Amino acid sequence: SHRIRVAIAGYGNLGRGVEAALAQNPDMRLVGVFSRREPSSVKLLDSSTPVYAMADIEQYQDDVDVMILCGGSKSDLPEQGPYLAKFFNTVDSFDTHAKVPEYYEALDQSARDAGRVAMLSVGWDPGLFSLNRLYGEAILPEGETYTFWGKGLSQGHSDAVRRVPGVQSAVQYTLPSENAMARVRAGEQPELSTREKHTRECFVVLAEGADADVVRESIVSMPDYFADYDTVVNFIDQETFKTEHSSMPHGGFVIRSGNTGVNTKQTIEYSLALGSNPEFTSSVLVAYARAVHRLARLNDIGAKTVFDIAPGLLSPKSPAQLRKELL
Ligand SMILES: NC(=O)C1=CN([C@@H]2O[C@H](COP(=O)(O)OP(=O)(O)OC[C@H]3O[C@@H](n4cnc5c(N)ncnc54)[C@H](OP(=O)(O)O)[C@@H]3O)[C@@H](O)[C@H]2O)C=CC1
Ligand SMILES: N[C@@H](C[C@H]1CC(C(=O)O)=NO1)C(=O)O
Repeated sequence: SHRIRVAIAGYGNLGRGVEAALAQNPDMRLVGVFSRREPSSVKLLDSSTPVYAMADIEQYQDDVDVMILCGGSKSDLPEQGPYLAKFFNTVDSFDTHAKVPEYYEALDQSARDAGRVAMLSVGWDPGLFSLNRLYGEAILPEGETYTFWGKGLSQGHSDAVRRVPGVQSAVQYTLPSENAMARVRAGEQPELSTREKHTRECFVVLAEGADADVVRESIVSMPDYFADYDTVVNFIDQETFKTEHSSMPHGGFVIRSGNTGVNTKQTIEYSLALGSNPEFTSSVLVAYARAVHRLARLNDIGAKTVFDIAPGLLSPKSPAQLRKELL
């Protein structure tokens, strides 16, 4: 059977990560990258792969089995997702949790009208952590679920800060509360507000002439991203930014602390330790691109989340091989 033809829409940290991840999956091949920038200015890891202008993307709908959308969730995907789902089977990492229901409906409309598949919110959170929150509740109905991230770089929050007028460069680190994590691990099943679990810290390089107080206020009050957290904003120069904030480690864990029987303590913990947040997220996107291709061939169309995907569809191994090797 032919290799799955994959393309990338939007070439940033995620786009680069998808390019690298595809090279690790021999049943797939990268047929092209689409960018809103001048194609000749976009430098890929493998310069032999063509870069096309986003404006021309509709012309390639018959050359691509799955389009992996690597735009920012704050302002790229809300427009690109529903649009591209009309022409391609798509996968994206949409992570503005508060807006998932409306984004799902928009994708579902486009995908069903086109007879295609559109997978949203694939990655680790949302994505693999979402699956583990579901497993925890379904398996241990009596209990509490906790999600902690970091200390590490959130790409969604960093992208959101980069979109603030007056910001030239920016990264955002998420810091989990040590006290909150200790209480959860001790099995206390505490009630914890959003603010009690994490704080956020940004490092920003201001654009020429921008007002630091105005930029800080725009960040700390930003709905869905910062408003519910205590956030520190540090202003640094470009040189410091480049030397001190170029790596993107992250990680975290999902804990289900529950009880069975009369009062038997049970704990499920799933954790990630990521040397590169974008490269890991991209590896998840590529595995789900395989599932999207298979669902499209089965004509199982419309919007899908990780909750809708049988795990076997992710694997290049046949069901018989999986039963033999991994069960
Ligand atoms: N679900 C999950 O677990 C995760 C989700 N994510 C999501 O992935 C999204 C993308 O993250 P990330 O790749 O870090 O975002 P980037 O800021 O690196 O890229 C976003 C877009 O910006 C454009 N761009 C990239 N580099 C440049 C540049 N040098 N100059 C001008 N434009 C540029 C690209 O579009 P173009 O090529 O068209 O110019 C790109 O698609 C995040 O917003 C987040 O929501 C990330 C990690 C985990
Ligand atoms: N979507 C996140 C992935 C994880 C990280 C995170 C956070 O630090 O707030 N929330 O979810 C990202 O863009 O990195």
